[in-house]
Order: sequence, then C-alpha cells, then structure tokens
Amino acid sequence: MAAARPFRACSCFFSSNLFVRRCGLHVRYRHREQLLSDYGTALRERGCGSPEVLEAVVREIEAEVQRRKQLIHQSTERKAIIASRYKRKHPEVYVLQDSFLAPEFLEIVSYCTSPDAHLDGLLRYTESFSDKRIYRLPVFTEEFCRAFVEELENFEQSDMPKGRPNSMNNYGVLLNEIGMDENFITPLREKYLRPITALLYPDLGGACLDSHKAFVVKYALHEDLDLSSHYDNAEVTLNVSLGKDFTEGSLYFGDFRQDPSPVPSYIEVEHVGTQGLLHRGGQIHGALPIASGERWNLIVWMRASAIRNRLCPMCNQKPELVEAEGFGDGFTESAEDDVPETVDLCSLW
Ligand SMILES: O=C(O)CCC(=O)C(=O)O
Ligand SMILES: [Fe+2]
Repeated sequence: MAAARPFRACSCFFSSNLFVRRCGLHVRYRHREQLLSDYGTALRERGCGSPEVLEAVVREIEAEVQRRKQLIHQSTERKAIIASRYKRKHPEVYVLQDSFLAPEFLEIVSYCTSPDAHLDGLLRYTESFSDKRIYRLPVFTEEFCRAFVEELENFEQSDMPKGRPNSMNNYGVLLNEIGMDENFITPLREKYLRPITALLYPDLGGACLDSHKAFVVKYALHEDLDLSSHYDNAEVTLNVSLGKDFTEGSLYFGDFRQDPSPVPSYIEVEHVGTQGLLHRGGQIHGALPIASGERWNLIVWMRASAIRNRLCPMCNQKPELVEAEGFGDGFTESAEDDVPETVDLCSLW
C-alpha cells in the first residue's frame, strides 16, 4: 500500500474569506486599495465607511491574516503544552466507545454497512428538512454528552493555552489540540459516519471523507450569542447538540453555495440535545442568538481530498497547495505517481 499522502492547505486561507466582525462581512484581501474597490459600497452600507472605521477594519483584517500565518506554529505549541500539562477530568471520553453512542445511531450504522443498504432505506431512520439535504439523527447518549461537556468546561477553566475554533467563533475548543482526534473523531468519521455519508452525499465524496477539522462551539449570554451566515470549509458537516440547557439558538439554512437562487429561502432547524444534524458544508447557514442558558455543540467539518483537490471550496479555484500541520485543510498532492491498485475509487468519479 502507498504511504498516506500528507495533507495540505490552500494558499487562499491567507487572503480569502476573512471575516470582518463589526460589519458581518466576509472579504478577500490583498491590499487596502483592492479592499476599497471590491467592498467599498458593502462596507459603507454596513456603517463601516468613515475613514476612522475603515482604518480599524484594515487593521483588523491585517491582524487576522497575521493570526492565520502564525496558526500552525502556535497550534503545535499549544498541543505540546496541553499534552504535557493538562489534567483530564474524564480521561475515558478521549477514546470512542460504542457505549457513548445512542443505540438508534448504532442501528443506523449497522443498516448502512449492510450489503443492500440504499438511500431510501436510510431515510426511514432520519428526519429530513425540506429538499436541502439536511438530516437529523440520534448520535450520543445523554450520559456521554454530560461527561464530554464537563471535560470541556474543565479545560476551559484551566490555565492551558487555547485556540479559537475558527475566525467566527470566539468560544469553544479545538479538539485536535486537546488530543481528541486520534482515538475519538477519526474513528467516529471512519467507522460510523462514513457509511452514512456515503449514502447521503455520494456526489460530495461522502464515501471517502478522509480528514476533518473538529471543534466544539459554545454560546452563552456574555460570550458569543449567535453566528453569522457562512458556509463551512467542508464537504459534509456534522453538528451535534451536547446541551446544556438553552432557549432559542436554532440554526437557519439558505441556499447551497454553488446553486444560489434569486430569492433564497431560509428554513430554521432546532437543535435537539444528543442529536446531530448532517448537512453539506456548502449549505449557507448561521445560528440565531440564544435567549438564555448555554449551548455547546460538537462540529465536525469532514473533507474529501478527492473532491477538494479539484476545486477549493473557499476560493473556487484549483487549490494552490501549501504545507500544513496534521490534516491541514484536507487537500493532498496529486496522485499522478500512484500505482493503479492504490487509486481511491472516490477519485474516479
Ligand atoms: O452554532 C452552531 O450550531 C453552528 C456552528 C457552525 O455552523 C460552525 O461552526 O461552522
Ligand atoms: Fe458552519
């Protein structure tokens, strides 16, 4: 068998999809003049047109680009510190066990791995929302969710260094940094989720999701309340509600990024504790503000190199690969030197 190819990122990470929080806008940034020429009107419309505010916006964007450039290095450092010093409260939650999973979820996986499994059969076990290919299904047990959130709170309250889940969420935990990728998220994706996504999203590489970025987001009254509209850097996303108690805070979904309609229709989907939502990463979505309590959700952005190597979902171009740590952003170098028997079936579509 050929050695696994290292994962890469696309260079657009340093220039595209930069989120300007104060005006709720994603921008591409090369330099100040380009920003003004591409987004001058949009910035003005959102109250960011005065010279002082513009100045602050440019400074924020440049700081975000710097943050992104230092990310790999800082994340590796944090991971090493956490591995050597963090004292886990529930060490057991780091190794996935069947007992963490809802019996109904195990039943779904068992159906999907049976020889005659088909989409219509699977849909009998899930709840579907409109025609947007959004599905809800049971995932974890309540007991597991409680222990997991307790572990995350323990980490949050510790003096360990913490990264932000992504440029839009300020609160939460990057699961690779606390050591949950290897024995929890990777087996969850490979052994349990992939048989399901293979049937739901074959066109998006659902059968060959070969990497992920996993994190937990947290919303609370004096922290983040909501999340602006966006699409994920993922082919398929799993979003599981872990608790705790909260009101409001539903998700809303609009069009698929590559298939916009003149008047997008939005649907709202509630989070149900212990249950997960599967959706296409490219489905435009956001989170409405919570009204009380705390909301913790596990988010797994799942990626298929066979799909994204052709087109980066963030810049819509052939990806320009740059070195990365771990799973990077899920791209791999081209497979031209592969011998035929190692060619992944997914890459033949
Ligand atoms: O708050 C949520 O449930 C959604 C979070 C989300 O969409 C994301 O982090 O990509
Ligand atoms: Fe998202």
